[in-house]
Amino acid sequence: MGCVLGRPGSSGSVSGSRHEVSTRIESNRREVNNNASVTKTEATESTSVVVASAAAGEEVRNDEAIANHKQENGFVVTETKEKRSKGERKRSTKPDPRRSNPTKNLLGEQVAAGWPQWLSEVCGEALSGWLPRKADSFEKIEKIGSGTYSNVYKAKDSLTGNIVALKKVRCDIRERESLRFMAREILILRRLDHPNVIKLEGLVTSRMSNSLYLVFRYMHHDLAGLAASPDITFTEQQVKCYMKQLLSGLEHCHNRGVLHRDIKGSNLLIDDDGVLRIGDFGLATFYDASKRQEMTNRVVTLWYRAPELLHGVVEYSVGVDLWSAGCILAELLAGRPIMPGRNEVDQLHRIYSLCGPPSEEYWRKIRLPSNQKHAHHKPLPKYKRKVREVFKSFSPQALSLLDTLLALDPSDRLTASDALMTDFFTTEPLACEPSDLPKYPPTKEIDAKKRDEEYRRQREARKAQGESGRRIRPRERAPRAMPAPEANAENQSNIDRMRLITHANAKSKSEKFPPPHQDGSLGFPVGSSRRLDPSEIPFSSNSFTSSYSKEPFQTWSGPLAPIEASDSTARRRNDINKERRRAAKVKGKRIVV
Ligand SMILES: Nc1ncnc2c1ncn2[C@@H]1O[C@H](COP(=O)(O)OP(=O)(O)OP(=O)(O)O)[C@@H](O)[C@H]1O
Repeated sequence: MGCVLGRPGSSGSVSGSRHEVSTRIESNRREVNNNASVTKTEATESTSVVVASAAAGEEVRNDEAIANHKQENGFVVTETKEKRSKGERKRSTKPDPRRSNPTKNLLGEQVAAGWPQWLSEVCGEALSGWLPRKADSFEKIEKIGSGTYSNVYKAKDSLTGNIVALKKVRCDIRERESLRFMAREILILRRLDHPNVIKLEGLVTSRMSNSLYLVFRYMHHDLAGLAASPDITFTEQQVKCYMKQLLSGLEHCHNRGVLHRDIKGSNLLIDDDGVLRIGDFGLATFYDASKRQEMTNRVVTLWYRAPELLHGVVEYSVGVDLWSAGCILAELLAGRPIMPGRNEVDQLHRIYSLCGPPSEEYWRKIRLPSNQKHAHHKPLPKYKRKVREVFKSFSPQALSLLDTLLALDPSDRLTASDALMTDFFTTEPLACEPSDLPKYPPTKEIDAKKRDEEYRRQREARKAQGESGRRIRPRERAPRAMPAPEANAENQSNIDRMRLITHANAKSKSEKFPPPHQDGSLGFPVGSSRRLDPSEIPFSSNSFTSSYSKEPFQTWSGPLAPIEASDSTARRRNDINKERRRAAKVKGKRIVV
């Protein structure tokens, strides 16, 4: 971070003026049917959603927006009528956005309905309209993914026979902060309702543990897995189809006041009908474009992280998701991640090498926390914007869209709605329909990992027998977008959460969650496993060793911890302490995560 500085007359601006792009968008807007942003699949998914009171998230500030959505979208709001005796002062019914504070009545009703009290306390009205499902009404089939604080299982709903994905979030009810993060994810998911956004279908509580399961429709693939598959290359029509769905989903999130803050291939889930749904809202937050709001910049997987976040900005907006979308667009067309930085400084160098350095005007405009202003005073080597040169093989329309999404200045970046109106989506070849996409074999990130592990195992076996260890694979790709490092791990609350939940001092990812035999055996009802004492679960790093590199690197979906620090407890403690010192310096200024 220390090497960052704008130079006078630097060339970080987007080639092709924004005015030019806007004019084209305007003319496209006229031509494009209003429905362009919604994929035609399943408009049927419109079950009524309960607007959650701003019960849990610190960042929940826009009650007005919630109220509007009530009106606009026909959401059902559960109102609890309280009996008041004569003379008693009327209590405000407005929920306090900073506290869960469900009314006593609501709490009582929810507990009576079978919700655990701790969950009702943090999720408040987000639970209204739902009854808890019992864990033993689902049958685990297999583990299909794991993230920073969750394991994801394929399971069968015994009541409906549907195959679902169960995201098991471990909850330490003594740690209120960690519960608030989980609650925020639930609140956000309940606010969203769009074919290109994963839908939370229910919650399952387990009698045997403090785990909570989030129930989602089962998605067969993720874009990271598809992109990393040696046998898959995308045509431009297919890329347009995925990008259209991604941008439509983002448009919906942004219109509902939600920033995703972790757009990357492994969070873009795809079903067998080719429908893409944005998943994993664990880092998402509510925001209100009309209000000034400080948020943590320790978000987004490193390779997809916008420059303003790397510069330390704490007031940002939809641009952070659009930058990530730009990285995805280029990755799909180029067949490899475009800026696989090893750490924050390397990431910025890669950004400057491709996009040029920020202009003087950029530095004047951005607002940094006062303790970080000094960070940008060192001279930058000369860089020149090379987006059009590096990706000259892309079609002019793709290049033009990419160029504006990868604008260094977030105010030059297109919004999702504008991006959907660009020539990329309106000129031939048009995006194919999701249902026209090929049917792929299982290619989730976890499958790619399994493939890599199998390959490594075979190589080691050959080595042990004296054969040459190196054999060229059918098609060697760039290291998979090893899930960028730091977002969650750099995020103080997540560090704390992981530490608290796992009782610190842990070692490896495989240790982060109990092995399957301890974590609810497969083929048995969910929740039939014994309760695990948290002290049994050691801490972990998020890194693993790739088959063709000795360096540990991250999974695509993993959180972002600096690679060097990945399995050093001492370093992690240092990071935590550093982060605390940094936070202490920003005294008086509240930065929410
Ligand atoms: N609905 C779903 N259907 C199928 N697989 C899913 C579904 N949701 C999640 N997964 C799989 O589980 C993985 C982890 O899920 P998710 O990203 O939601 O967890 P997380 O703990 O927030 O992860 P991260 O640390 O990457 O942020 C995903 O990468 C995906 O492969």
